Formats: sequence, structure tokens, C-alpha cells
Amino acid sequence: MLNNLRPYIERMTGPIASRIRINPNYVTLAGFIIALAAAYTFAMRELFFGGVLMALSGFMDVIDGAVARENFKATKFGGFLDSTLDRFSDAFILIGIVYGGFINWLIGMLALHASLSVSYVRARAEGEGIPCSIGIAERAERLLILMLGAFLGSFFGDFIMEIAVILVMVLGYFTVIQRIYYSWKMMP
Ligand SMILES: CC(C)CCC[C@@H](C)CCC[C@@H](C)CCC[C@@H](C)CCOC[C@@H](COP(=O)(O)OP(=O)(O)OC[C@H]1O[C@@H](n2ccc(N)nc2=O)[C@H](O)[C@@H]1O)OCC[C@H](C)CCC[C@H](C)CCC[C@H](C)CCCC(C)C
Ligand SMILES: O=P([O-])([O-])O[C@@H]1[C@@H](O)[C@H](O)[C@@H](O)[C@H](O)[C@@H]1O
Ligand SMILES: [Mg+2]
Ligand SMILES: [Mg+2]
Repeated sequence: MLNNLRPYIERMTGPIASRIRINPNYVTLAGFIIALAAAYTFAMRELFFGGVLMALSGFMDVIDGAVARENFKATKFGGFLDSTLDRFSDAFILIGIVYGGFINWLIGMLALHASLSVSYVRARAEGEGIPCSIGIAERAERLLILMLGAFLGSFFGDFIMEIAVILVMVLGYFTVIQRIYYSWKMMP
């Protein structure tokens, strides 16, 4: 859904990215390290600061590709590293939230499974030559739901983070079904 905003976001990030003349893989790596810090912060039961770190990590994920493209340094390995570390970040953030006691461990595990499955189904479909960037809860949506859960939860109580994780689980599984159905229709 939010993926449709890519062209507009790229118009905003382009001028910033063109001035960042470092290897984009370092930006990707920095984003992952910040995600680990967010996970640790959630595990220590600090919701607001964890949300801030998540936003910064998401921002790095938007910027790494822009840095790569603007400086003509986009590589296949960079794309692979970006997607792989996104999965690690998604997982560690949810593990931190479960460890922090914001959600029942079983729902946390299901949200983690749903989240990774959304990306796996896409990657597998793309391996068969079917572009599969569709569905209600792609990565940007899932991250925004958790960020909102963290910010609102820090003011109104842990139960908001609980709702956010449940939403990631439900919408995540729904997206998996959407992507499987789409792939079924598109594959000969
Ligand atoms: C220090 C301050 C300036 C920090 C300011 C922070 C705040 C102002 C920003 C807060 C924003 C925050 C809310 C961000 C949350 C974003 C998060 C929800 C979205 C994460 O979605 C991921 C995003 C990117 O997906 P990809 O990784 O697949 O895409 P790219 O990296 O572009 O391309 C991959 C592609 O590139 C090549 N490559 C990559 C890496 C590498 N090492 N080498 C490479 O070669 C390779 O070809 C790869 O295949 O998903 C995109 C969807 C959509 C754009 C999401 C929109 C969500 C959101 C609502 C808007 C974000 C706002 C934006 C950050 C605002 C910036 C404004 C600016 C002017 C400050
Ligand atoms: O598949 P998904 O989790 O919704 O979304 C994600 C894509 O939007 C992104 O472009 C890619 O870099 C990620 O690794 C991931 O695949
Ligand atoms: Mg990226
Ligand atoms: Mg990414």
C-alpha cells in the first residue's frame, strides 16, 4: 500500500541522499544496528525511546537505497543485504517486545511468523519471476503500526502495544493469503 508512495518519497530523499557519499551498505548496516538498539530498548520496557529508534532505523532503510541510486552505487549484493537485514530487524524488534512483556509470547511468536512469511512469500514469488509487492501489511505498514503502538503506548499504557502486535499478526497473515492468492493467479 505505502509502497505506492515510493516515487514521492524518492523525490524528497534524493537531494539528501546525493550528498551522502558513503558506501550504501554502511547505511544499511547502521540501520540494522539501530534496530538492534530498538529491540534492546523494548526489552528494557522503554516504549517511547524504542519507537524513536525504530523510526530512525526505518529512515535508514529508506535512505540506503536512495544513497545507492543517487550515487550510482546500487548493487545486487546491496539489495540482498538490505532485504536480509530487514528480516533480522523485524525479528529482533518483535523479540524485544515479547521479552519486555508487552505481549503474550504465543501471539508474539505468531506475529513474528506472519511478518517473516509475508516477506518470504514475496521473495519466493519473485524467484519464480512474479513481482509480488502487494498486500495490506507490507513492511512499511507493519513498522508504522509498531511505532504507533510504541508512541501511544508510552502515554496511554502497554495495552496499545499489545493491540499493535495483534494487528501485525492478523494483518500479516491476511497479507500472506493475499500474496499466495495473487501468485496462484499469476503463475501458469
Ligand atoms: C537524522 C534525521 C534526518 C532523521 C529524521 C527522521 C525522521 C524525519 C524520519 C522519520 C521517518 C519514519 C517515520 C520512517 C519510517 C519508515 C518506515 C515505516 C518505512 C520503512 O520502509 C522501507 C522502505 C524502503 O524499502 P527498501 O529498503 O526496499 O527500499 P530502498 O532502500 O529504497 O531500495 C532498495 C534497493 O536499493 C538498492 N540498495 C539498497 C541498499 C544497499 N546497501 N545497496 C543497494 O544497492 C538495491 O537496488 C535495493 O534493491 O519501504 C519503502 C516504502 C515507502 C517509501 C514507505 C513510506 C513510508 C513512510 C510513511 C514515509 C517515510 C518518510 C521518509 C523517511 C521521510 C523523509 C523526509 C526527509 C526529507 C527527512
Ligand atoms: O515483503 P515485505 O516484507 O512486505 O516488504 C519489504 C519490501 O517492501 C522491501 O522493498 C524490501 O527491501 C524488504 O526486504 C521487504 O521485502
Ligand atoms: Mg532500504
Ligand atoms: Mg529494506
